[in-house]
Amino acid sequence: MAQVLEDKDVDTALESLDGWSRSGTAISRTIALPTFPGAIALVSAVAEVAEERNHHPDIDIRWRKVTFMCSTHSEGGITQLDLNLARAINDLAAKHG
Ligand SMILES: C[C@H](O)[C@H](O)[C@H]1CNC2=NC(N)=NC(=O)C2=N1
Repeated sequence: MAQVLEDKDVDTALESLDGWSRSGTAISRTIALPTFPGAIALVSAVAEVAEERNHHPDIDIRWRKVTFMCSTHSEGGITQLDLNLARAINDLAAKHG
């Protein structure tokens, strides 16, 4: 199972994860889409990837702003699974932006 990462390793990884920052025991990013359906389309695309990986973000949807929060709940912190999911979310956001 993935281990909780050292703070310094998370900080290094965040340098190459555009828009993501530490939020307690998670990393998060808020993305603004052009429309509410566009926000839901991005959420749906992320849901597919999360389901494939069996690693799911917490998601807050407010009109066309979506906040993704990634943490490995079973480990109580940030693991490589979260960094990988954040990168996948950025790739999907680039397609949906
Ligand atoms: C039973 C299932 O494999 C687990 O509950 C998975 C599901 N998705 C998950 N997602 C996240 N972010 N953290 C987990 O610990 C986790 N565990």
